[in-house]
Order: sequence, then C-alpha cells, then structure tokens
Amino acid sequence: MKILDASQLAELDQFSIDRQNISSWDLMERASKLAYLRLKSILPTSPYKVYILVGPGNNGGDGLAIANFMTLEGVDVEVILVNYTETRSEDNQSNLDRLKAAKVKIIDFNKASQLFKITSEDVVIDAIFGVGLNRSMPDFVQDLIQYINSVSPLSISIDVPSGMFLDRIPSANEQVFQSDYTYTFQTPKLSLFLPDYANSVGHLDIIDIGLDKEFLNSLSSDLTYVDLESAKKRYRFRSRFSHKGTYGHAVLVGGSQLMLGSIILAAKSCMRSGVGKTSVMMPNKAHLTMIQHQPEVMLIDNSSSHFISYHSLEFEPNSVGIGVGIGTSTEAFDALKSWLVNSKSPLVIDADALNLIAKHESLLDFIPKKSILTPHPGELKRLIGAWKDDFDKLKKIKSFSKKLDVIILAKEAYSLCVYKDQIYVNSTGNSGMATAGSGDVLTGLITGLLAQKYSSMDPAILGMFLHGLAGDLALKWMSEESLIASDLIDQLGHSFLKLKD
Ligand SMILES: NC(=O)C1=CN([C@@H]2O[C@H](COP(=O)(O)OP(=O)(O)OC[C@H]3O[C@@H](n4cnc5c(N)ncnc54)[C@H](O)[C@@H]3O)[C@@H](O)[C@H]2O)[C@@H](O)CC1
Ligand SMILES: [K+]
Repeated sequence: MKILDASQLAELDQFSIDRQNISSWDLMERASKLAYLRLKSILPTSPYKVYILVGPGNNGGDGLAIANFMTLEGVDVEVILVNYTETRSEDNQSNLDRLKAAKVKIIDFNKASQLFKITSEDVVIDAIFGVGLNRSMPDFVQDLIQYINSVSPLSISIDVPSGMFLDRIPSANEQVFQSDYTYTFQTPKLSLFLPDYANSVGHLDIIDIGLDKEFLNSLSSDLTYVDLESAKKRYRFRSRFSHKGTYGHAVLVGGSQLMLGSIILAAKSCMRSGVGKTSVMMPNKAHLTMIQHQPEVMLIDNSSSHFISYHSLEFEPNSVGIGVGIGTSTEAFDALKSWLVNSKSPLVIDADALNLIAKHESLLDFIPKKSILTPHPGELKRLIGAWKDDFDKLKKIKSFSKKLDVIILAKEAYSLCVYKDQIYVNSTGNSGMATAGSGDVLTGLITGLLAQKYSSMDPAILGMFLHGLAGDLALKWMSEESLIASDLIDQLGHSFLKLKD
C-alpha cells in the first residue's frame, strides 16, 4: 500500500469525490461513520462521558460527524470547539449546524479559556488537527494537549494524533496528542510508524473509506507500507516439477566460542525459508550440536574451533549470510574481510559483521553491491552515525544506501527496508519479538529467500514481513513476554501459508 504526503492525500480525496459523484460532505460522513463503528467496539462498558475536541478544519468536521453518530445512540457527548482560527471549513460548519440543532452540548475553547475538568475515566476524541497541520500549533492548543496527556483518559485520534507532522518531528517544546488508538483514513502516514512518535499513536487502525484505488495506485511515491497484499505480490509459488536445485544453496557463516546458538537459530530458520540446501560454516567444535538440532543442514569445514574462518568453497552458493554470533575478535575480522573480498555470492550481513564494518571503515570498500545489511538500532548508529531525529535517520540511511549501493533493513518496531530513495515500512511484528535471537532468525530467513533468486529488495521485504507475521501468529497461543526466537521459526510455515490464502 502506498504511503502518501499531505498534498497527494488531498488530491486523492478530491479525485474520489469527483469520480464517485458524491459531495465532500458525503465522504466525511462515510469516513466518520466507519471511524465511529471502530470506536464503538472499544468504548467502556460502564457509563462514561465523551469529550470531542474539534478543530475548525475537516479533521474537526470528522469529529463533529462522530459526535452526531454518538448522540443519536444516546452517548453523553460534549463537544469542545478548539478555535485556533476563525475560518471554519464548509463541511465543518454544516456539521456544527446539525449538532446545534440537535441541542448537543458545545463549548467554545480559545486563547482565554480555562482548562476544564477531564478525568482519567472519560473518553477523549481528538479531532483538532489532521493531515492539514503545517506549522507549529498555537500555545493554547499546546497547553490543552499537554493537559489532556497528563490526565491520560481513554484517547482516540482521528486520522492522526493532533500535533503530528507528516514531514518532521516536533521540537522539544511542541506537544503531540498521546492516543490509545489512532484511526487513520485510507492510507497510512509515514510519521505513524516512526519511533519518535511512539507515544502518540497507540493501536493503529487503517480504515478503508473507499477512496479511488486506481488513482491511489497511479500516484508516485517512494514510500510503501508492506501489508499482506503487497507481500503476496512478491511471493513466488513453487512448481510441481521443481527439485532442490531449483531453490538454491544458502551458506550461513557465524558463531564463535560462546555464541553458537545464533548460528543454529539462523540455520533452522533458513531451512524453513523454502531454500533447496543450507550449508553452515561455524566453529568445528559445535558441529555435532548443530546436526542434533537440524540434521537437514550440511556442514563446511572451518579451520578454527573457536572462531569463523574463510576458505574457498567447491561450489558457488546462491547466497551467503554472514555475521551472527561471530564476535569482534581479530580472527573474526580477518575471516569477514576474506569473505567480503572473495565471495561472488549475494550477501546478507548482520550483527557483529556490521559492528566490525563500523569499527574498521576500510571494510566498507569491500561490501559487494546490492548486499542486504540488517542492523538493529545500535548497529545502525555505529554504521551511519548518530541522527538528530527519525527524519534525519531516514536521510542518513538513504545516503548510506546510495553511497555503497546496498539494501538496508533497519530493524525497528516497524522495520524499514531502504534502497536508495525507496522505503518499505513493515506492517507486521510485535513487542514480543524484542528478544535475543529474533534477528538471527531474520538473517537465516532472508539468506534462504535470497538463495531462491527472489530479485532485488524482495528477499529483504518478504523476509521482514514473514518474520513479523510469524511473531504475530505466535501470539495466538502465547503472550509477548513468553515469545522466544524459536517460536518464530515454528510459525514460519504458517506465515508462508498466509501468502497463499
Ligand atoms: N477531504 C475530505 O473530504 C476528507 C477529509 N478528511 C479529514 O480532513 C482532514 C484534513 O483536513 P484539513 O485539510 O481541513 O486540515 P486539518 O483539519 O488538519 O487542519 C485545518 C487547517 O488548519 C490550518 N492550520 C494548519 N496548521 C495550523 C496551525 N499551526 N495553526 C493554525 N492553523 C493551522 C490549515 O490551513 C489546515 O488546513 C484529514 O486529516 C481527515 O481527518 C476526512 O474526513 C476524509 C474525507
Ligand atoms: K486528530
């Protein structure tokens, strides 16, 4: 699904209104009705009061329309008009007139207003600003948002949390509404996925309000949200007449004296990726353990019993995944350098291989073009340097990707797969995946997909999607707390099945 900017969103709204021969009021009514239906499912069962904070634009119009639906169902609603400008949009005004006629309680809130009494038992719907926010909010709106955040009622933002910008991170003294739920319309917005906005979004729902799909797809954007539909498009069905040679031979290089589990996890995951064959090069002393865990794996002799080593292979692997558990010793550095210099296979580079590259910049020159690098935030910082905020981070990732001609998969709550200017944001995954070994599973999976000749960014994009989905599927049987990396491997088969539904 494409991620659009504010002007494209407005264009899409207008095109849909024209194509469907409806009014902007009809579209607002449709969007608000759908948001209201979601809202109903999360409202408290005990009696509650709803405050709806309404700006004068179309986001406020949505809030007023929701107030109407709630009033019709007998909910105790109070509308707070947050008057940051005198000019009210046409649909906002019509909605306001309708509510006034229905005698709904409406109060005006402006610069001179006192903060009112909201309790943590109340429900607050935030429709102050939507995607139209384009400059710093007036102080009295900032104060209002700060006050509500401090009270912490059940909070729902319509389209985006007020105070969120689509193209920048707020400065330290700018407020952003902190929601428990955000109902965003039609297409997700990039800021909703950025860690700098983590406290503001809560549970995210993307509501399809029936805007024109054909036009949406025709808009050009470097940003894509990788949902099930976009993952399915990348998935390749297997042929009945295939054999193991069809699906490639992956080699995993990893492990060191005290870090052998990581390479075992990566190998197990690689085996579940659909790859034809998996060979592992790891310290020799752990060979038996490896085979006991995964007898399908083949072993490559390694000259050191404590560290990884390099020697040329009798075959050309279709992919090599290097780095998990290798440590940052001199032996690991020498071996990594040789692998980078000599390997003719596409590479997946992870973990300590990235740390070694960050520490010894001379290695940068040897990274083969189109390699897939999978750093977690710490490794990323060591590679590209510290960033000011998430937009700055994206800029830095892009320029690193351009400079080295590599694909960066930045592991985050919403992982980002970046190649040059293109950014793919992952939709799957959960906090249970913040657990040791989760990244090793991802490396194994991507190396396996890469060996199957999935082209360009697809192994990284599909890998991150399937990996996150495995984590989500595991939560059907267990809690985030108890999820461990091995559970992800167990769920990979179910993840793949979802691509064939
Ligand atoms: N066009 C449509 O028919 C639809 C629009 N929808 C809603 O419309 C929203 C966008 O509406 P708007 O474009 O009216 O924008 P907003 O309602 O987000 O903002 C209102 C206006 O405030 C002004 N403004 C921006 N920053 C300001 C600041 N710091 N101080 C004072 N004024 C400021 C801008 O002129 C902006 O247009 C979406 O987020 C969504 O909620 C939905 O109802 C779906 C359908
Ligand atoms: K809002």
